[in-house]
Amino acid sequence: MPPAPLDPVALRVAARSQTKSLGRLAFLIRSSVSLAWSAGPRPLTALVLLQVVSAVALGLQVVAVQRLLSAVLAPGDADLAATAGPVIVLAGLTALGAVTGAVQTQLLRVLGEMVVRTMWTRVLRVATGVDLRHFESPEFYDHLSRVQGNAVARPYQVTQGVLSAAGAVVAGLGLAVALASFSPALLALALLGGIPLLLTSRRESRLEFDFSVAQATAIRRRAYLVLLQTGRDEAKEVRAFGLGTWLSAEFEALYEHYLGDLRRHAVRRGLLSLVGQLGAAIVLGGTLFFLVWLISRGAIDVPDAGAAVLAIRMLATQVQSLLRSVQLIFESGLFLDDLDSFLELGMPALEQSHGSDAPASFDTIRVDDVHFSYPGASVEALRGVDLELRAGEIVALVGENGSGKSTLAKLLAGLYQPDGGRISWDDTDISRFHPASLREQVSVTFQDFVRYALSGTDNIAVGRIDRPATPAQVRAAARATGAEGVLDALPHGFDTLLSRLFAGGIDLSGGEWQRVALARSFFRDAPLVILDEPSASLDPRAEHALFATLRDVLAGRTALFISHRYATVRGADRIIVLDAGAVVEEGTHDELIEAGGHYADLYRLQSHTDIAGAPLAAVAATAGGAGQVGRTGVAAASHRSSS
Ligand SMILES: Nc1ncnc2c1ncn2[C@@H]1O[C@H](COP(=O)(O)OP(=O)(O)OP(=O)(O)O)[C@@H](O)[C@H]1O
Repeated sequence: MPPAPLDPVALRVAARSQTKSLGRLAFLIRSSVSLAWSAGPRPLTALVLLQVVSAVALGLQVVAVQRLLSAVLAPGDADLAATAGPVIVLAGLTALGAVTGAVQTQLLRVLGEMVVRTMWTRVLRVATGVDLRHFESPEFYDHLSRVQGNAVARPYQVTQGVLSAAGAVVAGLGLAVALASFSPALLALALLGGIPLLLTSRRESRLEFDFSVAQATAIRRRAYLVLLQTGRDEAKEVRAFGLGTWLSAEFEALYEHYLGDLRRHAVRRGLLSLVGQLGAAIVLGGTLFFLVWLISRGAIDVPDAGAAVLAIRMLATQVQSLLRSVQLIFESGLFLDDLDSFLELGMPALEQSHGSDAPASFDTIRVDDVHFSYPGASVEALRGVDLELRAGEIVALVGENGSGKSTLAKLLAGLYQPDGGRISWDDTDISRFHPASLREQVSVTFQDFVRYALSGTDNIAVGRIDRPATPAQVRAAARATGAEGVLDALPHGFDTLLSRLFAGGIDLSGGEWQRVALARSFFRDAPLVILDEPSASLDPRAEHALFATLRDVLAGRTALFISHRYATVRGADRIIVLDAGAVVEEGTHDELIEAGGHYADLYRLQSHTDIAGAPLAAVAATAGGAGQVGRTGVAAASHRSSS
């Protein structure tokens, strides 16, 4: 299934069309709180309680100040004893506020990590479960990068926003009651101060999301440049080709561009925030002038006025805090939509959980008129492929670079679905099988197999991760590919860590790694074994040993192997020749040589390749050239391999 289009412009438009309705606010709060609850119910409960405590403490401070001022300003000599109570209460409330604040900070930190862990688990489940086609799409990588860099932490931020909004509401209510008791008009004015902030915060949220969408590709590019300059595998080539300075200049230029964009974004956001704060300050000033006017008219006495000033100041802070929280919730909401749409990519994989289990064996696998194109490719990689694999056969798949061999292997392994035609196991279309159950019955070793930073044993045992591996089984698989001797010779034998990334690890040579990867494949013990260029890195002795024992090792399992080494191909039961995405020949080695077609051509070329120039002449001749040697021959050869 093709990836959902994730056009950044469409995303921005979708984000803009989201209204800031109360319904949406309620939805965002509900979903984030339920997520926080499922991630960490205890810290969440403690945080809510502490929020209420600190809000009540704030309201009580106004009452204490009013009592203190009344005692200090009482007619006659100041009664110091009467001030002691409010002073002690004020000091106690301040200390309480500080303590709850400190505890809340730590609790929020813990809860934040718990929520982020939950989100990572969901995101990684999608990343490892989505159809492989997504990994061909740059939009998918942009989406993944936005989710990794931003959206994963957003549910936590919404939870944080909800908690501080709830605290602001509780504290604000207490302060509002106190202020209204002095003058309801004062309360109305104090609340008015929130309106400018409300208006500007809306625009700020959109700016932030637009910036994040616009920067996703550049940020990913930057991360790639970092990898090129820091990756272990890349380090050799970067030095050998002297790319360090050039890569660093590219990185600088990209960062410079980003910083320019960031500065413009920060100025725009800062200006908006300034406008909102100025508006709020003007309203606050007006409120205080109104209070002074009330005092001058004797409508409010001095202790009440003092307490009212404090209440107005505190209420303004709470209103700001409430609006900031609501802004944070809405702003995060845009990212949460983005996160949701990413998580939905995993839905098709879940829907495919229906389907029957693939059988543990087959008599025949048939590929009928299979077509396949990679996303965005203008040319089909497979154009009506027909073939048959019979149980117990060893079949070789050959053809020039780009003829579709690896693609066909991926389709047979159930990693991609054909665009047209069908692949069936004993007349059952494999699309009817649960994809995971089909993959369980196939063992594939890719050209670019993974070199896990794990022990030798684990590097083989991951071939069948759902089955406990006994040392004897692992050793038997290693023996079949010549990996046993390699691993035994390491400092800790099979337990040696095969990576230089971590202390105590060692690395293997390319051919040694290939033996380990093949052992992984044999350990999987599946009825269909697919080997994509299994001996490309093996020395002649190891290659000979692998193929000399292959039939015994397979023990009746069916094998399809892809190879450019015709000396190994000739021993296969059958050879299938692909050219430009279609099967052009099929038969035994002798039959194909006899036929004198494409296979015979390729075989002859390989058998007569030497440095003296013969292959160029031969290639030029195959490509329809006049048999000239030299640059013309090279041009003809490269033209042919890229066609
Ligand atoms: N991930 C991809 N996205 C787009 N096109 C691809 C992708 N992988 C392969 N192709 C294209 O599909 C065609 C078949 O590629 P495939 O890897 O199957 O060839 P192959 O026969 O295995 O080649 P080789 O002998 O070089 O390994 C080629 O034209 C290739 O450019």
